[in-house]
Amino acid sequence: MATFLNSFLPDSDPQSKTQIVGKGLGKQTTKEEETSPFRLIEPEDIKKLFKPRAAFSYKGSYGHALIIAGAQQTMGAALLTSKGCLYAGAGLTTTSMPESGLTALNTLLPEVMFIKRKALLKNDALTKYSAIAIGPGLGKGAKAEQTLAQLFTLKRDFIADADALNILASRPDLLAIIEKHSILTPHVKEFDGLFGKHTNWWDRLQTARKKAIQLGIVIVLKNQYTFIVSQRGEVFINSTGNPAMAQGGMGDVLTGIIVAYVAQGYAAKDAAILGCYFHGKAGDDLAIKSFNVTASQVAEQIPRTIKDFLLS
Ligand SMILES: NC(=O)C1=CN([C@@H]2O[C@H](COP(=O)(O)OP(=O)(O)OC[C@H]3O[C@@H](n4cnc5c(N)ncnc54)[C@H](O)[C@@H]3O)[C@@H](O)[C@H]2O)[C@@H](O)CC1
Ligand SMILES: Nc1ncnc2c1ncn2[C@@H]1O[C@H](COP(=O)(O)OP(=O)(O)O)[C@@H](O)[C@H]1O
Repeated sequence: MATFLNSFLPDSDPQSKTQIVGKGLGKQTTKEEETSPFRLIEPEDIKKLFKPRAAFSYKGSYGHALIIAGAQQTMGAALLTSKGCLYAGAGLTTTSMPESGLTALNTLLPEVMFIKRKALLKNDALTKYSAIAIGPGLGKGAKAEQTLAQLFTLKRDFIADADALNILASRPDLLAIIEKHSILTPHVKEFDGLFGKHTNWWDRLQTARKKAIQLGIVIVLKNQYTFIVSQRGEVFINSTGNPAMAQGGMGDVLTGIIVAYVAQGYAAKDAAILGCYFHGKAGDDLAIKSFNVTASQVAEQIPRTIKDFLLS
């Protein structure tokens, strides 16, 4: 039986009721499914995409992720992003947060290293990092905007979330020079801030496809069903996750997981698909025995969820 797009949207409109969603990322059984840009991610797709840990591998085999996050009032966002990255298996994680958060970082996540904000802007400072995430709890003030603007001139692809998206919304000049293969992870309000107000999800998805193609980036449009929009305008629908996860900091952990996968060598689209799938699946596994789940719990659950998933 055919599946239609409206099943994955919180609102209804005439077009999405007629849009067929293909099952899985591979070859489809009907012509309508094959030509549809909408695909539902299946567990088999994840099993094909996900690479096992290789014999004789070491920390250098799994990349070095850099996280630029946190401000005085939102230091927790930097910690949660770092935690997501650590638990999703980056070989090394370095976090650039205000120095006043250093004791908390060393106490809670001693595996994670620290770098001062100013040090990031020195010549070639970013070259040793295989993936960079920016934005959770960064703040929207002049200092945060200046950091983002300076980093954008360094011609690196970024995973941009939260306040980085809010800053980009007011700086279309920066958005216009975003490096190809960057990943934006907006929730609905951040998306509309970036690309204009939309009155329904069908229109929002059309804009996401247009912008992802135009800028050559991946857009992760977060919701109960998250849409991962590729540089070619394909829309991959993630169906893991549940309302027990509706708590602050959950998106920060997702950003940490995605940067960990980019650091491990996955292409932007694949890192986003794997990240959303395991983030939601970890929440689903926890929700079996828990009414609500915290962002920290989701991060800690990731390695167990992956192990169980690979054995299933
Ligand atoms: N422990 C921490 O330090 C935390 C820091 N956080 C950070 O704090 C900063 C600001 O967070 P705010 O909560 O002020 O801003 P948000 O951008 O999360 O929210 C702005 C507004 O949008 C609404 N909104 C968000 N998602 C929505 C959805 N799916 N549907 C409808 N409305 C939605 C919110 O209710 C709010 O009114 C961000 O950088 C964020 O990363 C948060 O992640 C929470 C935890
Ligand atoms: N009802 C839900 N079902 C599935 N996933 C959810 C639900 N509520 C929240 N999430 C997930 O939690 C994350 C919330 O991200 P975001 O809004 O950026 O939170 P924050 O800014 O607090 O970190 C997204 O990945 C979203 O898909």
